[in-house]
Amino acid sequence: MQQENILATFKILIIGESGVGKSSLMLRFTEDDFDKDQALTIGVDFKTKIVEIDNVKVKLAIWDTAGQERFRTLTPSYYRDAQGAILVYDVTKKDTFQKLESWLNELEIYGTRNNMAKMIVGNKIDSTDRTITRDDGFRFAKKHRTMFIETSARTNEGVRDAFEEVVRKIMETDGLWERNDYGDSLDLNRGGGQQSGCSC
Ligand SMILES: Nc1nc2c(ncn2[C@@H]2O[C@H](COP(=O)(O)OP(=O)(O)OP(=O)(O)O)[C@@H](O)[C@H]2O)c(=O)[nH]1
Repeated sequence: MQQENILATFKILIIGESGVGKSSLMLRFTEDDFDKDQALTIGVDFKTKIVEIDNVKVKLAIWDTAGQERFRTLTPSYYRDAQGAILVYDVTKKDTFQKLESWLNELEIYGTRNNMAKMIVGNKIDSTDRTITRDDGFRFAKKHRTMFIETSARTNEGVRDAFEEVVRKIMETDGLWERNDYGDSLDLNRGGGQQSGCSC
């Protein structure tokens, strides 16, 4: 997709316990690929992708952070200026679901933007040994006023929706994002384009 007419760049973090599938979700979304032997992330990995939603192009800077504590020394800089966060748990591992609360706390502590768009993602729904029901996930998200979806990075189920819903939420939140300079030339009235961005 061409780089021109990109309305804005959104920084989106993927966080959650080690092994829940953060890198796999990023790989599936950005390259439509899956690696059953995906290596663990050391520090942070970073990819960009241009997406077109409701006739508006935005560039996503997706930050995949390490789940393992020992690789998390640069945490504050990962969170700086992020507009969206995808909080992942593994539907087959109860402890990864129970840890969501502390990941939400990290966002509160280190996030620098008000009203960050947050999506709770229950990953690995292709697995047969699920222990967290869809309803468990849904209720947790409702309690914490975040969006919710279940995914499989392996089969691709829900992956695109997870990212696109975060992008939509960022777009409709006033003051959360800034237009690229050249975004001004866009005709935002076409096909329900977003008009509420901050031009500061
Ligand atoms: N069955 C199944 N396995 C998955 C899925 N997503 C990821 N995996 C596997 O789970 C393992 C861990 O995946 P990663 O993507 O490395 O997990 P991570 O959250 O990035 O882990 P850290 O880098 O340590 O934080 C790998 O073996 C993946 O192939 C999925 O949707 N279904």
